[in-house]
Amino acid sequence: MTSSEVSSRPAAPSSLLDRVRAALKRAGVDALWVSDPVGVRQLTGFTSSEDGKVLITPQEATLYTDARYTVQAQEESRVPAFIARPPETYAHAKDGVSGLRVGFEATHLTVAGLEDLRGAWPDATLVPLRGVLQALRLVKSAEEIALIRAAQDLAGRVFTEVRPMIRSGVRELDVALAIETRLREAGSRPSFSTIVASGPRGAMPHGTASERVIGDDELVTIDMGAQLGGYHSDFTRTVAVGDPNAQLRRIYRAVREAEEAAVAAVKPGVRGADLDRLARGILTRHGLGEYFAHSLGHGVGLEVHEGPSLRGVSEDVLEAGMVITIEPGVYLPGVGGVRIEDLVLVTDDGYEVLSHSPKEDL
Ligand SMILES: CSCC[C@H](N)C(=O)N1CCC[C@H]1C(=O)O
Repeated sequence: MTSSEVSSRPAAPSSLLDRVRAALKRAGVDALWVSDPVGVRQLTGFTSSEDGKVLITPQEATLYTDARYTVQAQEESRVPAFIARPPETYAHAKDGVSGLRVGFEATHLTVAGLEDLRGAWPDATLVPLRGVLQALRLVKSAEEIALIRAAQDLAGRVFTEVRPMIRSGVRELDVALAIETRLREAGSRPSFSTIVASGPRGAMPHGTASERVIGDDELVTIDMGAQLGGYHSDFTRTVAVGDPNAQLRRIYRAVREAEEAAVAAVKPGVRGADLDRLARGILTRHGLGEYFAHSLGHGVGLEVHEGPSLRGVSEDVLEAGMVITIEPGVYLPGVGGVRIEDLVLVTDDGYEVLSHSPKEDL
């Protein structure tokens, strides 16, 4: 079989394609070639988006995938699918892009992919773009918020079930395995490799679970998330095993103070950078600012890390409907670390915390 059209499910909500086309116009292009799998899923609903591409022109939107996905594309895609592999894919699109300025995602299309497009579409002008689709994902719809909320509720339930096994003598890997197995049993999957960082490993912000055996009187950082319908959740708790020493307790209390103050300041109109500064200022007053090794947080949605950014240099301003993390941490090499993270929905008059798992009183 060479190539063929397959019919599609009801058209994508015209508002999304309209919004994309308006954004393209603002960016000075006529069309968009989408190679980022997250963008493919955003635009079409096609879940095997690693093996899909999308072309949006002023008149049409087409999903390109191959014959392994004929049935799946028919079942899932909200735009018509064309079943082919390159170079047929490019040949099919050639006439539609002739004479157009076609944007592509500079952060995803490979150099080889760009060379292929240039060769196949000599009459199109290819224009690198950044963040066009991401900008349209910043504010979530009610349906998206429901999926993120459900993903977070599931992650919270799994954390509660697994919490009793976080004790001295248990390997970090076995805690992660218990979490990830339960997520899969519930029809979900982990948002990312579960972080279980005990004792001195707590100084690694991305300390994914290792073979280390949790010891007595340690802190253990668990950072986990569930994915449902393509949407992620993300939250962190640092828990005490036994009786951690005074230094670890002091760090824990400082991080909790910074985290809760930043959450309480969330509301529309606030800048991500201001929240970062607020939390960093509290940690600095506790003499710990230099050990807060990353930004305060990020948006969560189809990607676990997306906009808005809560970095010190971010110009992003919070709006109702954004879902963000607030996750200050302190990391002391050779000693350990603490991170506390909540998943937070920005509401019209402030915020709603979506992660309800209890925090330690240390
Ligand atoms: C590998 S995904 C990590 C998820 C986590 N909650 C997270 O976003 N972070 C942990 C350290 C800081 C922050 C990050 O920027 O990665």
